[in-house]
Amino acid sequence: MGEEPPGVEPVVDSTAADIADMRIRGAATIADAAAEALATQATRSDASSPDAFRSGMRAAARRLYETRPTAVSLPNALRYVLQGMDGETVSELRASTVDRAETFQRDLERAQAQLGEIGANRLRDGDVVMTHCHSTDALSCIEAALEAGKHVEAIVKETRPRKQGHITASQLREWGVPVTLIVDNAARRYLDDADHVLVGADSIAADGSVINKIGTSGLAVNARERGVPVMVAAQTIKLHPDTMTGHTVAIEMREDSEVLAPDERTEITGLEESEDDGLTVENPAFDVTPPRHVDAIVTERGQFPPESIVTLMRELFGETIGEPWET
Ligand SMILES: O=C(COP(=O)(O)O)[C@H](O)[C@H](O)COP(=O)(O)O
Repeated sequence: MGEEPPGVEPVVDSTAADIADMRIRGAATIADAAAEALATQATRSDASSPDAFRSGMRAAARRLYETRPTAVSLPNALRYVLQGMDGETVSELRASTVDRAETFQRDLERAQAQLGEIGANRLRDGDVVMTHCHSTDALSCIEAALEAGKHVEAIVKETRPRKQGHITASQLREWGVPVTLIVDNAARRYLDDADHVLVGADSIAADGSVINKIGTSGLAVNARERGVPVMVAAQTIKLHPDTMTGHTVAIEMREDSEVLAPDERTEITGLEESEDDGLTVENPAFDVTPPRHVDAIVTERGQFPPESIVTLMRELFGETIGEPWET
């Protein structure tokens, strides 16, 4: 754990470290944890003036913001909470911030349940769903289908290098869903047995591109070729406002040790880790699936063809200007 900036509570620093190291992971869960950390910052702040309180909140938001770059749910959460910070005194500011963070967390949970109901309508009794990574939004669709009495089976991609498919498989087994776990490279073969590809999203761009766990785009291309519809479950907190003005979404590059352990590296190169061994490992955590390979984006506001998602983005975000933690 690093040294927290002045005015930032240790719990913010530990949440930030947990997000960066993926002990807290997945776009919705990250947003929820960030809002919780801001609420704790507000509660525990010993600021003696409104200005000091505000500056502590901004520093806390910055610390959380700088952890992982791809899931827009994180800046969307931070912006939402900071914009609700209101009052003339420290205690008023504290109360409004905590209240706003709680509202955010409640809305997040409600949105996920609502999109689950909508996504479940796309699933018929007896359908087989292929999943990639672990997405709580995607799982919410399956949960709602099960609650509606439908029988659903799943083909779960392992999702190298971090194997988040295991988390998906574990959740589905807890719900009694029959699961076939496959390695990522087997996806095309098993698409013939699938009725849907169902994934989540870390960000959705204004042109309807879906940014999600690395491997999503290849899966979507194969699914299109096999005629299997691709459904993306994503609450509106995943819509990326900056993409309306031409910005692109940063793709996180993670440590090469997630792909290749030091002893495996030595085995390949015959050299010690510290030596320049001429071996480069690339580990992008996410990729971009173009809208033409996506059939539907399911949000709590209904399902959208990817090309029309920009209408919803304009409605929700209007003109966005700067970030509250940058002022
Ligand atoms: O790509 C991932 C997680 O990546 P990582 O494991 O690197 O965080 C998930 O599909 C999205 O975040 C959506 O998840 P959710 O629907 O839970 O928001």
